[in-house]
Amino acid sequence: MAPHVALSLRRLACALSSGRPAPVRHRGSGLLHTAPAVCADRAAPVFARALAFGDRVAVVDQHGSHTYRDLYRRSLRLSQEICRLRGCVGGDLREERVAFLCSNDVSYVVAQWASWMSGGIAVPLYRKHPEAQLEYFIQDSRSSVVLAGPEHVGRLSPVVRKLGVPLLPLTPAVYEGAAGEPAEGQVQEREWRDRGAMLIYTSGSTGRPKGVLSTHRNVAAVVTGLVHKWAWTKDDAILHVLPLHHLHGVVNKLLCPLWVGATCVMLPEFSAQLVWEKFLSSETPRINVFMAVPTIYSKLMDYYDQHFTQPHVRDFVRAVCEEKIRLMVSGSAALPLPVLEKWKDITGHTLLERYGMTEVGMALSGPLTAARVPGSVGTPLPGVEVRIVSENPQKEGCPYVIHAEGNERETKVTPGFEEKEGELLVRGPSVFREYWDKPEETRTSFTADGWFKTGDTAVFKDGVYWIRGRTSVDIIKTGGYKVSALEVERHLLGHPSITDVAVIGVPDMTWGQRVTAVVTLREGHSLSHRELKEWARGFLAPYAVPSELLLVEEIPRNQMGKVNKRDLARQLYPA
Ligand SMILES: Nc1ncnc2c1ncn2[C@@H]1O[C@H](COP(=O)(O)OP(=O)(O)OP(=O)(O)O)[C@@H](O)[C@H]1O
Repeated sequence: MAPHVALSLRRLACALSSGRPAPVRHRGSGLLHTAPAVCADRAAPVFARALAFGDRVAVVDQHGSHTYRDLYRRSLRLSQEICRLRGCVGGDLREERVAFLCSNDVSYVVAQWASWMSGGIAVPLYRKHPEAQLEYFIQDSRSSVVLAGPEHVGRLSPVVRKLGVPLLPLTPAVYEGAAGEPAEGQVQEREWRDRGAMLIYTSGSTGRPKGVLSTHRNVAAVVTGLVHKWAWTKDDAILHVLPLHHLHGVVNKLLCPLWVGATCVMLPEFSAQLVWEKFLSSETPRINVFMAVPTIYSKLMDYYDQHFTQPHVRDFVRAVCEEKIRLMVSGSAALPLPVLEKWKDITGHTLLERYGMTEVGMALSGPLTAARVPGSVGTPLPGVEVRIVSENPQKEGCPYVIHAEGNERETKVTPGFEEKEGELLVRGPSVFREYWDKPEETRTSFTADGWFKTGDTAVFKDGVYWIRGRTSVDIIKTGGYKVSALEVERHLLGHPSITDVAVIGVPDMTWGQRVTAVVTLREGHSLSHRELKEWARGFLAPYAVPSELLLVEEIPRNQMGKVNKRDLARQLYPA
């Protein structure tokens, strides 16, 4: 191995040995859980594996194809520039934050790897964020340097000038440089495990966005869990269409393929036409894995309805998708059943649904090969422990369902508790280290024995988990009943005139809260509240049938297809 490669063969062997966590038993809480063996090197960042994949194609973007070796060398060079700029001792930024704004292409990967190679914490910024928000992220994270992809220098310059933070512009060489040239210098040997890796900001539905700090061990735990559960291999090629400032885009769609030596085909942004072209094209790499949020699947289906109208074209689409794609995943928001069913009709694929959160990584997933239960999010990913509590989890004897997956699966259900709703708690190596600069929020988001309180309501039924929604906004308390807004939305989307829906709980003198459906209609259609109620009674319990219908032009959603229900309620019912 070339002398500039600082990783020893032993470290590399350990890192490459397997994506599988080896089961180890421990008896921490008196229950028998299984947990992954801790191999410190498995927490090493993804770049540490890159040279082993050498000339394999890592990324394909609008600039061309980029090998693992290209990525490694360009990143190393940039990390040296960062260190020079910061004057860092021994080539280690010691967890200084490195913010970067890059397009969805290879420059993003180089900026991320360079931040890690120089010992910094990566803070990805998003090009669609307004300047005030970019300013907030840079300032709140106390980033000591800001990297800007060639297209974003102009936008960031006034922001960093105002904040007095140095800007390091990436040159166009980030798209093509370094091939064949020897990389000079080396990446320092480090203990990566508990070192901060990424600061990702929450969407801020409850106040200003909080920075969620995950360590390299956290990131590696999510990646290896997914690699194992979804059987990633170096022969896979994923089509990447999501923003890169959320876990879904960063970890599931980018770091997983790069971990195993596979190829990530990156589109600058989502385009239904381009996605269909890539699915149906016979060019290499042939896309065989796809992941998206439910809204994207809806948009792909709209395009299909408009453009693939002839029966032989539809047969072709289905045949190609069935033949060449091995895995299609949905996550980040609840997958409406009509979307799941229609997508299956079109492509032959039952979408695999999974549940995750910035703070816990990916926690639950449907099975890869066994039959998937529509509407459920499956069981815990390797190494993840989950628990559902119906009351204060600190309280002794509090009823629970507990489930851990490892070599041996364990589910403990307090008698009579199965099928009871409660808060979902998560524990394990994928759970984040802290809310940046917010020790009090960090402390109160965990139970005394280390379970993270997700704030989501869930239920364990028929051997799988079901997400009922955010407890604060999706669990509507009406006349003594608890109604899951997600459940109502799933059904309403099956109405032939409804194109989009958000169900919210509105304060009500008589009922506590009333179930209000905010709806957009198909062009040329009309729907009265009476008609909706009559139709909905066929599917929903009487107390869950919306007692109010609001027709709107559009329901605002963020880049991940999520509705901020607090904002929506405020907009519709100004105080
Ligand atoms: N499959 C799902 N079904 C229902 N809700 C989901 C699902 N996946 C995620 N969520 C919701 O999204 C929240 C996490 O949002 P966050 O912005 O932290 O996501 P993220 O970091 O991008 O990860 P993810 O892609 O899983 O949403 C969860 O707490 C839950 O309310």
